Amino acid sequence: MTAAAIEVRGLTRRYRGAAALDDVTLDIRENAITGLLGRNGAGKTTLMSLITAQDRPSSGSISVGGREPFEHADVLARMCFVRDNQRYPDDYKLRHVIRAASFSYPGWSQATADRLIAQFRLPTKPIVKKFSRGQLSALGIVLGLASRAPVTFFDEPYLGLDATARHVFYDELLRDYAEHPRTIILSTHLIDEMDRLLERVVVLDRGRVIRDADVDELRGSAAQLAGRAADIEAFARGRRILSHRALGGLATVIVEGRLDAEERAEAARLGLELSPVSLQELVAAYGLADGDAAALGGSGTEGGAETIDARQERSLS
Ligand SMILES: Nc1ncnc2c1ncn2[C@@H]1O[C@H](COP(=O)(O)OP(=O)(O)OP(=O)(O)O)[C@@H](O)[C@H]1O
Repeated sequence: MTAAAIEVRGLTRRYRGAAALDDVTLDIRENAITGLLGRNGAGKTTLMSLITAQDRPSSGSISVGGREPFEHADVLARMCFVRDNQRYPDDYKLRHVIRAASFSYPGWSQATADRLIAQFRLPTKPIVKKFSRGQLSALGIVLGLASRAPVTFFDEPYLGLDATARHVFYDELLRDYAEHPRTIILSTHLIDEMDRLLERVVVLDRGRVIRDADVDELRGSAAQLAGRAADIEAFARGRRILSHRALGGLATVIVEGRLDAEERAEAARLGLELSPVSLQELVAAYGLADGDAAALGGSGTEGGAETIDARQERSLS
């Protein structure tokens, strides 16, 4: 059994009657990097805000390291939440923010902070209020990594960062995590760019967890095939289709499950092109994209997927 750093049970958060989180039960693995994925409004920020006690649930419970975080300073001191709309006192310059953070986090690494400030080229003279969007994100990343908090949340930490700065973040995150393993949860829409960082993914949709898996397990859980539409239909018949796109006489499908040698041979015989599925494509295929997979939703199958047979039956009715 792998230990859970965070245990969430039946967590619901309603805003004026609408559920931003709806009865979420989830374990977040200790000392792993977990990606929190899902479309806009799926509930990612809400979940992180509740775990870090910046908001209160309508119902349900949260435990971090076996204890309820709300009003427990020692539990809260073990967590760092880097959010995109972090505010700082009006007159604070970089050094004031860094000094305040160094007092707040027991594991603070000044060497990490100094190195990252140099790499992100953060300015020392202006007040932080005058920082650009990207500089504010970079500052959040400095605080998140230098905090060495046992549980660290990054909520879309890349907003406004240029490509070089984003790669500084990815490399430094991996480096620091390798040297100081800890529990890191990050929400992102840049799945392709960040998938090498992630060991686990939790996919939220409309306030519910629709996927909670190891990235490797998820990657191996589907295959993509392209070829003549008729051959694709023949091959995919009876299988669970996660995504289906057709253009003229050609089609591409993502089918759930690993293909065995016989199935691969069958695909080759039909002249179908078999390719791995990226994490981004998979997450989209599991009912989160605006494309076909989402349009197929509502058939009673999880995540908007269904079989070609079911689709045909539906289109005939
Ligand atoms: N303070 C609030 N008052 C009312 N509704 C809220 C509040 N905070 C969040 N919501 C609603 O809860 C839902 C979930 O929002 P949340 O910010 O958690 O989504 P998200 O997955 O982080 O989205 P994004 O990817 O766009 O950042 C949304 O429908 C949002 O409008």
